[in-house]
Amino acid sequence: MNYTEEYKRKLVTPEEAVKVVKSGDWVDYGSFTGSVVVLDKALATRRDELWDVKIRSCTRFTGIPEAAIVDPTREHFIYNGWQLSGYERKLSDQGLCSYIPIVYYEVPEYYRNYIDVDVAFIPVTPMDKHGFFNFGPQVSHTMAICEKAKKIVLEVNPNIPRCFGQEEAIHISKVDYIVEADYPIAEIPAAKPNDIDKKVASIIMEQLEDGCCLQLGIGGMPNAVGEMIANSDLKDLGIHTEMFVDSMVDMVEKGRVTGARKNIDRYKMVATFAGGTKKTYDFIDENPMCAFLPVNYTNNPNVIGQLDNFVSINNCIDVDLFGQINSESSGIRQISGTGGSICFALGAFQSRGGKGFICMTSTFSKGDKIFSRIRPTLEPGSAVTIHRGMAPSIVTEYGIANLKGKALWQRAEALISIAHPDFREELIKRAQEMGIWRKSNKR
Ligand SMILES: CC(=O)SCCNC(=O)CCNC(=O)[C@H](O)C(C)(C)COP(=O)(O)OP(=O)(O)OC[C@H]1O[C@@H](n2cnc3c(N)ncnc32)[C@H](O)[C@@H]1OP(=O)(O)O
Ligand SMILES: CCCC(=O)O
Repeated sequence: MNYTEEYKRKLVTPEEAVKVVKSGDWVDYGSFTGSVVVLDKALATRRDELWDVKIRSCTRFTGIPEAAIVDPTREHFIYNGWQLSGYERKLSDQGLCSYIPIVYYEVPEYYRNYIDVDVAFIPVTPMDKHGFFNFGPQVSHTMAICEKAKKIVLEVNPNIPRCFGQEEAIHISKVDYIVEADYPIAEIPAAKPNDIDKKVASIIMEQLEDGCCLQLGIGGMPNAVGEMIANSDLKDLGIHTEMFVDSMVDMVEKGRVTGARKNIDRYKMVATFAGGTKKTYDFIDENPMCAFLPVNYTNNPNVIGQLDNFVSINNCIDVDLFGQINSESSGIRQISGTGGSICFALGAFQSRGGKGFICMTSTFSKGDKIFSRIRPTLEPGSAVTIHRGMAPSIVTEYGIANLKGKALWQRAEALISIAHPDFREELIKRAQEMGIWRKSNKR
């Protein structure tokens, strides 16, 4: 069947397409490198004729959304995010972006069972000969958005890599309007690891074995580990992750990854979205080694738990002496989001031979002040991203603290032993005051 006529019939200008939005609507923008650009700009120009339009996106890597900044009153456009990127963090600091709490693997079901979508704006590749538009590397919850939307508008961009997987493409028959765009895919280069990052990474490296299956989270630290893995002599690694990143391409090119020992999805590198540089986007384009699958599969702890020797490596902001992990805020300042941190903490625990790591530098500097990331209690308002009972191993440049099965005084002891030495005396004093320190404790 030839879909060219249907394509021509549905093709409109961005200005024409955004007329589909009405006051009071919920509009979804897509996620990550696939959060719309051209449609956002066109919608922003309608500010004065629209009221109470709620916009939702997720970790938008494609720049500051125009609709959020044209309306500082938030009477016309109210921008919301499932997780904040650096752009959205800046908006949130100005009161122009509201975080929506999640457990990431549940998000498709939020769409299917709990929330409304009036209009879905989704970036896609050009149509193939079968009439399908591929979502690129943001499979995540995109199909669930489309299933729920009353109207679907596609932003076709030839620069989006075509990613194989499941729930990865939409047929033209389901689409209301098409607009065409041509902008480069947002690149998210990894921060260069410093010596302390490398020390933390080297501690995790000692825990890895041939054949293990890896997940690397967002942030500088997991990337430092990824680089080290690529340059190691580990063999037959598998990848089952949420975010596909540059260091995974290096791992393949250096012969570390085969996927041959995975219990499920053998030989496939499984992810739900990607965030890297052109190197990653070229690698994942039409690559049968990669499978981009919906997040209710990739991040489901019951799926992760089927993979033996699963190793999860994620970052955090700070941890308290009780083992509560905050990966997303500084007091009430929202920094990012819960994302997949709970999913992978639970999944790694369920995996036979699995290991979960939350890694961080022992200190954090703000201006000329240095703070310990291991704190007596979390700052008031900080989110408990990972409940203390679920806490996996915490890693700093001073070692690993395994918290599973440990009483509060044992946790305090283990965590203080990996805190920066300059903060240990004060932490012991606070642990004593809180009644979670024993006299016999070592440091
Ligand atoms: C894709 C996946 O990740 S899979 C599953 C895991 N998912 C998650 O863990 C989600 C939550 N985690 C995250 O978002 C990240 O790992 C983070 C935010 C914890 C770390 O990411 P990084 O990119 O390395 O953080 P970075 O060091 O650049 O800091 C980000 C911001 O937090 C601030 N910050 C970091 N640590 C602290 C701290 N201890 N106290 C106060 N603010 C802090 C930084 O100043 C920066 O703010 P700015 O942009 O205004 O300068
Ligand atoms: C939306 C989730 C991204 C993350 O886990 O960081």
